[in-house]
Amino acid sequence: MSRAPYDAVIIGSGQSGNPLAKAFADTGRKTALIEKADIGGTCVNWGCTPTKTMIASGRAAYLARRGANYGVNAGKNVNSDVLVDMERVRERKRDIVASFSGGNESRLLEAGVDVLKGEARFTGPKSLTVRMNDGGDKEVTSDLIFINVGERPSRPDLSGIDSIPPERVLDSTTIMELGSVPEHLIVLGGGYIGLEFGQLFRRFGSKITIIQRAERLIPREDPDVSKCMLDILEEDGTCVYLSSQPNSISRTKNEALPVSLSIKFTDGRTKTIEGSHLLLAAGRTPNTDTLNLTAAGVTTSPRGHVLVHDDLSTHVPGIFAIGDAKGGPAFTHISYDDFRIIRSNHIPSAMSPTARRLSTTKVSSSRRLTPYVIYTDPQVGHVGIHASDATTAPYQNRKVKTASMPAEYVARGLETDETRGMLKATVDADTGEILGFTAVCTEGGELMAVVQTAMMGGLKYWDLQEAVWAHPSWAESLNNLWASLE
Ligand SMILES: Cc1cc2nc3c(=O)[nH]c(=O)nc-3n(C[C@H](O)[C@H](O)[C@H](O)COP(=O)(O)OP(=O)(O)OC[C@H]3O[C@@H](n4cnc5c(N)ncnc54)[C@H](O)[C@@H]3O)c2cc1C
Ligand SMILES: NC(=O)c1ccc[n+]([C@@H]2O[C@H](COP(=O)([O-])OP(=O)(O)OC[C@H]3O[C@@H](n4cnc5c(N)ncnc54)[C@H](O)[C@@H]3O)[C@@H](O)[C@H]2O)c1
Repeated sequence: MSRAPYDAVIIGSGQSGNPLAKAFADTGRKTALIEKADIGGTCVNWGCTPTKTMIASGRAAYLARRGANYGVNAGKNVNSDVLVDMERVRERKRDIVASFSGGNESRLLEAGVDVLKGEARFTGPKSLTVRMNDGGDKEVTSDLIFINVGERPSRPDLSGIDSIPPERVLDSTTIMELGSVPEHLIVLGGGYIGLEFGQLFRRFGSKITIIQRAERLIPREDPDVSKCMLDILEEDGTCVYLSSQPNSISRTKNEALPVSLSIKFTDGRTKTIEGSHLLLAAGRTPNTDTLNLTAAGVTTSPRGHVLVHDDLSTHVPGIFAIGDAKGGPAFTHISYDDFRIIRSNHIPSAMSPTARRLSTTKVSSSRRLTPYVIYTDPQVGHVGIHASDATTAPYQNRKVKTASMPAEYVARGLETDETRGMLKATVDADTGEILGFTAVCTEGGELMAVVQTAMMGGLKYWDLQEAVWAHPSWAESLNNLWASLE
């Protein structure tokens, strides 16, 4: 067993681990990054990059089918459905992933990071053993260790699941490797992953049934936003069962539709659905269970997220957790912002002069505004609070009001025949402060970012109401949205 003392060790090549390793190495620290699978982690290999690449193919199929709405007919295929070449869709996805992942690895190596390909486990608060992928163990020690191990798809304990051919039980990673379009995809979970893949494969031509345990889809959103997305999915032919969850699963004798899923509703009703494939999209599990955290004295929540302070330190000196492994909003941009926090507090010399000017001496996660986008079509872009948060502290004594309007009121939506969706804002009616904003519309993420920028700059809602926006743009709707303040 070889030994190597490092100034900093990062476990996991996630969205904070990569830039952090590079920043330590760039400032002359001896740095190791340990990764058991692919460099770039979830976002690049099995998350944002491949899904958004495939979602672009889904939108092409959607628009091809709708050509006639715009007066554009596709020659002989006018009355026939579009043909989706899943092998070509997959190849396009693989090419983009390979280019992004390769770029990440070369940047680390150029910076002088020791990239150790293997699985890490703690042996003490300052030591790890790495089971190397090419054989053998390596012991690694450091006074600074960063846990950036992310999460993996949860596998619900479902009676009978082992009777189903394994290639018919999919998760968010394996579904992107399909070489043909499933006949009937049953989606377990009506959150981000369930909706993005459910709509995508509907557009590719699958029959889709979504089983959602909660009484609403995307239940972190306001009820009217959940309902808006439900209506859109149902209009496109997706079958959604709310307040329902699996009872058991068994294999049918039908080779094409081997999955028989029995579900029960909260009111006691039951139903059996037969499908070709099952997609498990019911949440993600932190990859902390194999780290032997007890050897280091690091504690976790009951779900397995590492407990951290606002500066991302654990209560063990020198050990930090960053990205999804620490719980909280699980997004790439939040993980990347965790890198900024660590950089400001531990390697200020790696910051540009501008970044240094903007950062306070002790940066923490408590002051961050969290934007996100669900990449359905229309997208759901959101920032700040939800209207339903306004009844609780610290908002309950403020004069909080909401404004909303359907996307079909927006000229840009009408002109492009993309009228499905809604816009919604939550404001303090006395001070004009914008507290939260949701855009369900084509490029809802970009429109949300316009309002996010206004919030960052402290603009009031009336500044947006009176602003000159280019016509015809989605942003122009920010002139009219406030008319409905209630
Ligand atoms: C299908 C899907 C789509 C998504 N789309 C979006 C999106 O559009 N926008 C968005 O913001 N977020 C999206 N996310 C979430 C986003 O991908 C994650 O929030 C982000 O990647 C988290 O990064 P991280 O830094 O926590 O670690 P990760 O990127 O998860 O990386 C952790 C790494 O640690 C490695 N690892 C784990 N254990 C060990 C060990 N013991 N030893 C060595 N290595 C180990 C893993 O192999 C992995 O590579 C999506 C996620 C999924 C699954
Ligand atoms: N566009 C994006 O930014 C994006 C895209 C994909 C994933 N992500 C991240 O990944 C995380 C995980 O996504 P996810 O969709 O797996 O989780 P999620 O928590 O968003 O949704 C899971 C859903 O499954 C339902 N559910 C749980 N157990 C169930 C059961 N037994 N039967 C039926 N329904 C059940 C829950 O009610 C929940 O609404 C997200 O929270 C998000 O942070 C982000």
